Amino acid sequence: MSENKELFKVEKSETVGRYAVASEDLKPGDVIFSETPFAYGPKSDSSCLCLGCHSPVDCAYLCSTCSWPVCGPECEQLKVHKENECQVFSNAKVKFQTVEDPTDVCLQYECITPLRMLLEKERDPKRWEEEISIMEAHNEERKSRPIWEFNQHNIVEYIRGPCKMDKYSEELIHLICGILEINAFEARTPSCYAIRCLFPKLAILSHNCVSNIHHAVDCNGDGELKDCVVTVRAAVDIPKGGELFSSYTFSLWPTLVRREFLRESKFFDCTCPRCSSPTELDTHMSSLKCQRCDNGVIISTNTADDACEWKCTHCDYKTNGRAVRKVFAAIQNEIDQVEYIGGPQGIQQRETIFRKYRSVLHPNNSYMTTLRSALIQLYGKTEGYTLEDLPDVILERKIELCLQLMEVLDIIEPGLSRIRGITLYELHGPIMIHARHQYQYGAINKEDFKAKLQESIDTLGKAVEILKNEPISQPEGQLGQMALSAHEQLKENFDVLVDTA
Ligand SMILES: C[S@@+](CC[C@H](N)C(=O)[O-])C[C@H]1O[C@@H](n2cnc3c(N)ncnc32)[C@H](O)[C@@H]1O
Repeated sequence: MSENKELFKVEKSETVGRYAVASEDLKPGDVIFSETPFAYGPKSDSSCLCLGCHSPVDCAYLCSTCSWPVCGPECEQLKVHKENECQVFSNAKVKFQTVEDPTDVCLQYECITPLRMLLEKERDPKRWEEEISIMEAHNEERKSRPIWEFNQHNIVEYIRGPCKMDKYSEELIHLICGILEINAFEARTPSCYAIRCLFPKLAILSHNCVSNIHHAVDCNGDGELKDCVVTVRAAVDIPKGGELFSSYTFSLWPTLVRREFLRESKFFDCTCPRCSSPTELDTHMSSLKCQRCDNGVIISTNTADDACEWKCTHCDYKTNGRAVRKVFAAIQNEIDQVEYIGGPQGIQQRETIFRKYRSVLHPNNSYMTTLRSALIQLYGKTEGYTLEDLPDVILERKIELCLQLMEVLDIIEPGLSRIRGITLYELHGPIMIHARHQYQYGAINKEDFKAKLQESIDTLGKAVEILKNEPISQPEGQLGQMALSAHEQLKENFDVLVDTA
């Protein structure tokens, strides 16, 4: 395989428009392409952030040229701000209006990324013409949605009016808004703040609820396009001619929720194998337990119709998709209420919701899986719940949660997926500590202890294989570095660990 050769080609179909296929057999980890964004900046509904490095700000410091919020003198010099909206705002004397709470959504930021797109179009007309102007914007459908009026008021009229940029037509600005909404990907700044980036090649990939690629954005916050590069790798084996798929939704959501999101925001009905499977490829992420009989699970009778009948697999109990959607919304709401609660209270509240729905939902249902994923992050890291503090029963709980999550992830996030890497990392620690306790109490012999220790090291090794692809600018990349050195040390000190246990 030659260096820097792109390993995909673009094809077209009536149903999806452009899409990408592998031009060679690909192995997990093969780099398919990397690219810089055409533009990047605040997402829609952003709160106040620095227009240089995109970290949240309290709006106390304003750029000395345009008077919009930045962190300080260094950030106001960053190219992404200085050569974009800073010039427009200072020429047109558009001042930032003071806000009461900088952490609230600030509509003044809606225009920033579209404005950067317009300016980049001037600077790089060739790339605009060849890679951006041909993107899907779904403007015909979007015209009848509330978002159109919202954009008209907050972006189109703002740019053409106060920003004095009426040389850009309303149509062009709406096209840019549509292109961003349909094609932009989220990235995180080093301060972990979510921004959006328009990557022209990545945006060609069609959606599938089981992606076969892994993409990682190395966003350094240095204010240059080249400092925000995406690298796309094969996550699994992909044969030559096989389609490349990214996922536009959260993989832990159930089918009804994923399909609704894709219909509302990307304007298509997903018919991928996962959406077309009543059992979600046997994961049962959408299934409920039957309350009428002991063994049945309730599943959809027609995955192409979100309002269809849902039936028990064992008895004659029936309900419908609308009722199931309501149940899911209520549970999601309960989970959202505890989203920001950490510490022992966060653990207890999630375990309470988990217990509450254990008799209602299939053990692998999306919401049980979501709770598992959150609990895994809390057990072993919270005060009073650090790995060394955990009694065996809780170590066993963490191991069980990780293994159950992995069972689902192996199907919906196969191969080199970030969440698999993180879960494997979380699994290796409790396996090791639990085995040490067991050995110390005499519950297992030396050979069994050595086997468990090896299992923990191998699990960590698998985590390293995945997380080594994450950029160091991101928390997962830093975790990958930590995992790598821990893996090296554990391998080196295996005998000492056994002798001193
Ligand atoms: C990010 S773009 C993908 C590139 C697009 N096909 C093009 O020609 O520019 C997303 C749009 O592609 C189409 N699309 C992507 N995946 C699809 C799928 N699985 N089924 C149907 N349409 C899909 C939809 O129109 C969607 O809004």
